[in-house]
Amino acid sequence: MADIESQPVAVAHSTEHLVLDWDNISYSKNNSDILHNISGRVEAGEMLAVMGPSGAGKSSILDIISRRVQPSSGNVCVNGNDSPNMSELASYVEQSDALLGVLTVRETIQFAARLSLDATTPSDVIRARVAQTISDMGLADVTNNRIGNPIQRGISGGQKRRVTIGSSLVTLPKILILDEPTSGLDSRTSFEVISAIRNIAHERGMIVIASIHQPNWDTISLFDRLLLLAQGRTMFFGPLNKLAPFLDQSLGHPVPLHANPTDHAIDLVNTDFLPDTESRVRHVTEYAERWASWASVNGLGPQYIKNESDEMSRYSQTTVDRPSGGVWQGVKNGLYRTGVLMERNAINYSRNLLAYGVRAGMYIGMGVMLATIWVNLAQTSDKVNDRLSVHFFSVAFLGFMSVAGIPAFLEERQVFMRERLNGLYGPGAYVLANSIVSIPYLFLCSLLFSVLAYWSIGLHPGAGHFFRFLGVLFLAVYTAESQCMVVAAALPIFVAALAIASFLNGFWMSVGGYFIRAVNLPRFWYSWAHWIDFQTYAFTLLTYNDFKGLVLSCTTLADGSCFCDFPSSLEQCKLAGDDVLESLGVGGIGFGLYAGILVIIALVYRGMLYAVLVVKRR
Ligand SMILES: Nc1ncnc2c1ncn2[C@@H]1O[C@H](COP(=O)(O)OP(=O)(O)OP(=O)(O)O)[C@@H](O)[C@H]1O
Repeated sequence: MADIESQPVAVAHSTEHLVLDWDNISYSKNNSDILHNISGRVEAGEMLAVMGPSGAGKSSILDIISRRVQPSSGNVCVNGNDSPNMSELASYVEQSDALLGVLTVRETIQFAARLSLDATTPSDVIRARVAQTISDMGLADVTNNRIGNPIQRGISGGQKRRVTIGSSLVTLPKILILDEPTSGLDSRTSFEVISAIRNIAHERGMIVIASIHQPNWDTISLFDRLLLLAQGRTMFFGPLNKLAPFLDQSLGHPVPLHANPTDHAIDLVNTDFLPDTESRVRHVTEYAERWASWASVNGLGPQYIKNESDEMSRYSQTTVDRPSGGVWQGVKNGLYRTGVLMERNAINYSRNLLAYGVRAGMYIGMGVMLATIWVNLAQTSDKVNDRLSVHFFSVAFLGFMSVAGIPAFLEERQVFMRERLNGLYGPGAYVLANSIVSIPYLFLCSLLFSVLAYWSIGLHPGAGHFFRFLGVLFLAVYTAESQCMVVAAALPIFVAALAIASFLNGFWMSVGGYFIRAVNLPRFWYSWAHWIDFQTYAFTLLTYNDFKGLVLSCTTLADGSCFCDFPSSLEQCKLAGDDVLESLGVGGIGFGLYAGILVIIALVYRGMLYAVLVVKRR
């Protein structure tokens, strides 16, 4: 059994002495009281374990300390400042591991390091820090292994946990908050990981707060203080070596020989199996009162938590946020992070066979399908509707297939949320990087489809027409993709996002002017929906590109007369493509204007994506 006497903390490289305290925190949600008057304090270089039975409020207090959740009452202060910028100061390791499956262990930790550093940090410094973190987390054997995804098995669950912790540690936060860091780890690995965190905490003066489930005594002994909760109330707060005396002297339950004191304490405060609510509340209230009176008699009451008020005033109002370095430095770092994110996205796109390879395959399949079903369309007036359906199909169905990108976006979104809440970068850098990196991929998909379909179908001959077709199709696919991302950003549940994005695509198809000519749409839909529909512009542009300047043959009937499917201005049983455009009511459109509107709609969706990500914090 390790020595549980509290040891002086050596803070070797700390530049500023942080004191984090929380005072009388209460928190209610949906009419249920989750936390009652929780106070505590932890200083630079110290480690605090938060323990308690399931549902005790451990995650809730961590959320409040990290300022991700606002308490109903009470304050969280850093060096006396009651509105510290925790996303700058703290890194939060959540219970779930949000990682990109196609990256290797080293890449994951390396990107986290690069995203947290200045643009000027030398690469050998980054490499050394990443190597040290990998070694601290015991991941040296799997450095080059991929994290893994549904089609490619990767590292184990416990290794993923350590990659997540390493991704936070490598950013050298001043406060590290961990929710269940040891879940999925065996006892030896738990001990090594917490030891490594403790060494860094002591070396760098980092504050560590971790909720922890059933650690063995060697591991829990690595912590300096313990906060024990039950039903949102404090059952114990102080140095670990005071726990056993409290259980014995105040509760009358000495720790049995060879038992783990924290296991014993949790058993004592666990009320889950008491017969009714009244006895559960009575039990916890009584223990909370016993703790309060024992704590004040033994010097662990409010005065211990506040710890010499003159010390506090010495630190009060000390600036602890990172220096901003001015506007120019901010812009430089923002651009640097955007570049790093672009690099990471590009790797994700190129390796994520499930999300991107399968989707590219679907575009190829669509191209082959159109090329073989609408094969070699004659330039005749009776094929005008077949041509129109090619344009409609290309825009609507290629756009529709953007829903296949939702799962990959949701994976990326989770990583973004974690990194953003930990202050690595903001929605601007993320949206910019994503908007740029998706261009080549979506262009390639549009190109594959166009090359396969355009010539086989026999659309308007000439390279210029082909490239305009490709350009419009790319804009349509890009806009549809942007729309899907807005939906999935706002509603990050796959099935729900899929349903809404599909509904929107169906709606845009209905008002785009193909099934019902635009002029025949009911006024209500025509007056707004038709004009904000990206498919309106894309379909019209493809139609215009195909028919403008084309001459089609009409049908010569048995009696020698001529039948054209559209009113014709030409002699000799011919139909001008321009006549078709006039009949459709789009003869006078400006190609550049419509293409410009399509670009604007895509940019509006990207702006909406940014706005949604600014507002959504989870
Ligand atoms: N948004 C919410 N609305 C209603 N109740 C909530 C909400 N969030 C948490 N709770 C309740 O608050 C209590 C504490 O939850 P919390 O997740 O903080 O517990 P925990 O100690 O971390 O549990 P576990 O160890 O099982 O993860 C639980 O009873 C939970 O059901």
